[in-house]
Order: sequence, then structure tokens, then C-alpha cells
Amino acid sequence: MTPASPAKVPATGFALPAPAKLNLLLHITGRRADGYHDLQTLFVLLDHGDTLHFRPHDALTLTCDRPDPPVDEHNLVLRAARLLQQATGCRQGAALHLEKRLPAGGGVGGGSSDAATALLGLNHLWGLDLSLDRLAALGLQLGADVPVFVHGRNAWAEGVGERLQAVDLPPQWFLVVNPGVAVSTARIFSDGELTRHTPAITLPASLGAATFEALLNQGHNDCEAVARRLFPPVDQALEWLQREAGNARMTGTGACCFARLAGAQAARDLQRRLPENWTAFVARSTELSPLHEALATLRAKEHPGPASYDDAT
Ligand SMILES: C[C@@](CO)(OP(=O)(O)O)[C@H](O)COP(=O)(O)OP(=O)(O)OC[C@H]1O[C@@H](n2ccc(N)nc2=O)[C@H](O)[C@@H]1O
Ligand SMILES: Nc1ncnc2c1ncn2[C@@H]1O[C@H](COP(=O)(O)OP(=O)(O)O)[C@@H](O)[C@H]1O
Repeated sequence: MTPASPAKVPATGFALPAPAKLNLLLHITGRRADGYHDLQTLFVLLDHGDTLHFRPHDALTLTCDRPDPPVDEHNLVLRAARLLQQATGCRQGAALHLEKRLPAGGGVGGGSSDAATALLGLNHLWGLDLSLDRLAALGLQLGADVPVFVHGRNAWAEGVGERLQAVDLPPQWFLVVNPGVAVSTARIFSDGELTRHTPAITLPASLGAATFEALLNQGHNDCEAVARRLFPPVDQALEWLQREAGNARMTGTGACCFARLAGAQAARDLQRRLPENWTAFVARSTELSPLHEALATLRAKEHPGPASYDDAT
């Protein structure tokens, strides 16, 4: 690969967000020959998540403010960094530090989002200029959810989540409850009682407020029944949210569950009534990922003048 032009490589460090996602609905429409499941899902990106710090450094290192997840070679941040080095032949290093806020195995995509932030942040730090499509294809090798975080738009997803169609959604407020258990995605997908043949639906041509509500009412999460059975705290969280707010749903393969609220105040009021031993966060869905917003700000600071970079495509 062509070495990066030194003028484009940032001399100092920076920090970028790794936002959470919710699956507002998740339908399993079939099982493929390779054992993976075909899905239809509606992803929204939230204004709450982890933060990844980047600093130029000789070697590639990762630290974390918490013991979990371990900062070993399995960590998705390091795996993303190594994949990017391999794909481009880049030999630069970086000192990475992860501020972990999202629960692992929570269905809010923390690991996948960390990986996407590592890909975009190192692409910037190392001056690689890879397109979002290229970064998303690399990300897909790390996990089915990485591409949506790379593209940074709320999206309707099909296939295993890699066929993405960006959608404009009205902003929403959520209370996201973490029932305190980690759910293995593989465990849910291998369960004998999982519903695997929900008929595929057609995404409405435009998602105004009324069609959006109709889509959500028509939708559900096929993983919920299995997660409720295997993990009683998930069942309890869904019951509590349904009683208190209505419209309770699980995200991804669990464990987190959420309800949509009328606004920030309603979400915070409900959070104050949360039963002891559970944690929860209030978040708003964003049109453009906080990661992409932060990258645009960073570029504007480093290279004042008209924007020319293609990352927002
Ligand atoms: C189903 C979703 C919805 O967002 O659940 P969450 O993980 O977010 O809860 C994701 O697409 C998950 O994506 P991700 O967490 O990246 O899963 P992967 O690491 O790719 O897959 C873990 C394992 O789950 C199974 N798997 C995953 C995705 C899929 N469409 N079909 C599957 O059967 C496979 O056994 C795979 O080995
Ligand atoms: N940086 C990371 N943050 C969170 N989990 C990670 C990370 N790197 C690897 N993992 C592993 O990925 C798995 C899935 O984590 P995560 O993406 O947070 O869950 P989910 O897909 O349910 O939202 C966890 O079991 C964890 O061990």
C-alpha cells in the first residue's frame, strides 16, 4: 500500500464515541446452509455508548478502564486494528484506550460498535483513506453488526445484517434496561425452540410517523421467547417495562430490553422507578451516528476549510 502522507496524519490523540444500537424489531426469516440466520431488523443508533481514545504510538496497544472485556487478542478493538493493518500493509501502531459503558452480551452492540470505531478511527489516525464500503466489508469479517456502525445511519437490514438500507426515522427517546445477565448470541440462535420462519415483510416506501408506528406494531423480536425462557431476569425486565410503559421489547439476542417514551423527562422519571439491582440508561436515537459527527468535527479542526473527505458517503 502507499504510505500515508505525513501531512494528513494527526500528530496528537483524539477520542471517538462507539454508540449503542437497538433492534426495534428483529424477525428471523430463515436459516442458511452455513448455519447463520437470515434476518430483517430495524437498527437505530443511540447517543449513548463507549468511548475509544487514540494516540500515535510505535506499537499497537489497548487498555480499558474496566477488567471486562479483557484487553487480549480476542478483543474486537484489537482484532479490528490487526485486520486493518493486514488489509492495508500499514505498519503504524497506536495506543488505544477503551472507556467501556455498554454491557457485554447486552444486545446493544457494544463490541461491534467498538470495532467499527477502531476501524474508522485508525483509518483516520493512519491516514489510510479507505472508503466506508471497504471498512464495512472488513467489519463484516468481525461480526454481523459491525457494518451498520461503520455506515453510521439508522437502517433496515436484511441478510445476516449486511444488506443495509438507510432510513430516516423520527428521533425517539428510550429507557434501556440491563437485567444484569450476559446473553450469548450463538446460544440463542442454536436453541431448538427458536422461531425461524417469520414471513418476510416489505419495508414501506417512506417511514413517516404513522408508517413507522405501524411497522413497529407489526413487528416483534423472534429471539425474545428463547431469551425469556433461558434468562429469567430478561423476562422480569420485559414484564416491568410493559407494565410501566407499554411497548416493551428486547434488543438483538438480549439481554437489554427497552421501551419508547414520550421524551427525555418521561424516560428519566421511569429510570428513577427502576427496581434495585438493575441498571438502565436513557438515550435518544440519532439521525447520524455520534461517531460520524465526531469524526467530521475532528477533520474540520485538523484541516479547516471546505470538507473534501468522503467518509460521510
Ligand atoms: C442478531 C444480532 C442483531 O443485532 O444480535 P446481537 O448480537 O446484537 O444481540 C446480531 O446481528 C448478531 O451479530 P453479532 O453479535 O455480530 O453476531 P456474530 O458474532 O456474527 O455471530 C455469533 C453467532 O451467532 C449465530 N448467528 C449470528 C447472526 C445471524 N444472523 N445468524 C446466526 O446464526 C452464529 O452461530 C454465529 O456464530
Ligand atoms: N471491545 C469489546 N467490548 C465488548 N465485548 C467484546 C469486546 N471485544 C470482544 N467482545 C466479546 O464480544 C461478545 C459480544 O459482546 P457485545 O457486542 O457487547 O454484545 P452484543 O452483541 O450482545 O451486543 C462478548 O461476549 C465479549 O466477550
